Amino acid sequence: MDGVLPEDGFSADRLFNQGYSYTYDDVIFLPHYIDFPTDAVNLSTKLTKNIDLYIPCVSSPMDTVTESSMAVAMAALGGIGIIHYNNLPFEQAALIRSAKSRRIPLISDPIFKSPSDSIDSIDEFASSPCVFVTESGNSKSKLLGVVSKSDWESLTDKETPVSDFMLGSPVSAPSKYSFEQAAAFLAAKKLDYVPLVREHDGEVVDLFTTHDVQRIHGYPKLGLPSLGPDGEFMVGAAVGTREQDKERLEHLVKAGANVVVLDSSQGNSIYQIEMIKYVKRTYPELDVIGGNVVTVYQAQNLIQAGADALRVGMGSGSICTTQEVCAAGRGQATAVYKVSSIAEQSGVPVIADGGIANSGHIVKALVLGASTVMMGSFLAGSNEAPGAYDYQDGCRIKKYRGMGSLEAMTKGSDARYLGDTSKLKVAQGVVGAVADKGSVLKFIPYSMQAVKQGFQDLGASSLQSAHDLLRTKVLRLEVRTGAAQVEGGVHNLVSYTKKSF
Ligand SMILES: NC(=O)C1=CN([C@@H]2O[C@H](COP(=O)(O)OP(=O)(O)OC[C@H]3O[C@@H](n4cnc5c(N)ncnc54)[C@H](O)[C@@H]3O)[C@@H](O)[C@H]2O)C=CC1
Ligand SMILES: O=c1[nH]c(=O)c2[nH+]cn([C@@H]3O[C@H](COP(=O)(O)O)[C@@H](O)[C@H]3O)c2[nH]1
Ligand SMILES: [K+]
Repeated sequence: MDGVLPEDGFSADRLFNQGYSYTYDDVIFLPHYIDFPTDAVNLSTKLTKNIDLYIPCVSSPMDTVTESSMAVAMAALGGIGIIHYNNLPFEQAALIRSAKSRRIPLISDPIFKSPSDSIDSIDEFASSPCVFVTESGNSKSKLLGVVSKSDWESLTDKETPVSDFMLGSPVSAPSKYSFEQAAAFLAAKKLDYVPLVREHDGEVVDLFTTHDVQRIHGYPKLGLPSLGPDGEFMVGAAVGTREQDKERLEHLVKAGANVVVLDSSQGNSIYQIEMIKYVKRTYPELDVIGGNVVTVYQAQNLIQAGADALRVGMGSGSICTTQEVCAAGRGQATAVYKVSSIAEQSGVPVIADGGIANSGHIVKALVLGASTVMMGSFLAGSNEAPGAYDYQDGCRIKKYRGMGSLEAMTKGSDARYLGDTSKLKVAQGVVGAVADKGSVLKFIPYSMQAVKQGFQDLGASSLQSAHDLLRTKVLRLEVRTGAAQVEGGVHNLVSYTKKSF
């Protein structure tokens, strides 16, 4: 066939310069050419200029998303969690320390007693198979013994102090054991559970059980964990831009935070620019993530100030009302593309923050230029998110709230601003709930497999290759009309069930 091929689709450059603010759902990539298998797709990436990740996933610094359990699981998967700062500085530091003292991607809740305590009811065991007895009755002193639930149940006099019937000098394993090492230890010693004890101070860090071994073996195989130079799990932390946040920052650095996120909805401010410079001056080894930004101009200012990565998104989050309340923001697909275009020139990675509802959105964010995605609602219904499950209309749910919701601000202003109640509070977020999703250790690997399939369809075997295909206009896009979006979803069925994996 002679002649020039007819033009097919738009380049990103042309599509995103038409004066429209596009969301992920508005746009669709045209498939390209496949010359490699799905498993050849490499999703390893950069969080910041100096931090590499095995998978492009970051959990949001929100008090219903990231505390120690989420941070541990995200690091074990090869991503990273950012611990929120809606708490007192010492509390945030304790969450970082707790996450960094683990090697196993789960955190149990061991129960402690002192030798003179008794156990009055079976409820005191909660879901634990045992109770640990320490000098002080909490984790922070020497382990003296252990009481198993079955031993307590066979006891006739339940008022006896635990020292009378506990099993003394219990076997323990070092807390630095990896999952494989701890599982092998349980098997070799034929134990049902073992306390994991930190070697340097004897603190009981966790309880590890055969049930945990079975659970983790049931999940897809973990990739390479995110470990810092200290060999511990990498953990990030959020911090504000107020004067008192400098003191908080000192706590975070002492606790071992590997990276800090300056957590603002509109990051292009004199306050943030000064804070970025302060962080780089005071802790030159610490990477700082600036944001949030959605425009080239905002991005340029933070890059110039020294940001090691940019967090992109304003009003795109599932719990966000910023665009309604403040009339500022941008469609997330446009924001990610525009900011990535300028950030790439300075080698500054972009985190696409907010609006991720499915694996297709992750593909879109990454191909449009982001190096990682930050997720709130996508992770909030998991076992690893803070808070207990509840039931609503027969559905198992977890609470999920915006950090700019009245509820979160009321809790936080006491902790963050030392009881600053003088200001009028206007919410920029809501309090809601999300459905139970099980463990991130299970659904993130499946989501990453789906992302790899998306990359394969586009002929991109890595993030760099996707970014190159987009910039060189090889990869084409189109805007989906309302009808095209309906057609792209499930339609015209009387009923259906959707099970993704
Ligand atoms: N990504 C998004 O679209 C949005 C996110 N959020 C989340 O809600 C939380 C709160 O966000 P923001 O209200 O933007 O928090 P923020 O603490 O950055 O800003 C609150 C107010 O304090 C001011 N401020 C900050 N530093 C200051 C200083 N040193 N001196 C004087 N004034 C200063 C800011 O200009 C702003 O008016 C964050 O967790 C954020 O991520 C909230 C709204 C939108
Ligand atoms: O307008 C807002 N009001 C809020 O109260 C709020 N809280 C969090 N965020 C931002 O939303 C992101 C999470 O969004 P998703 O649930 O869509 O993942 C987060 O990562 C934040 O960027 C907020 N935005
Ligand atoms: K929104």
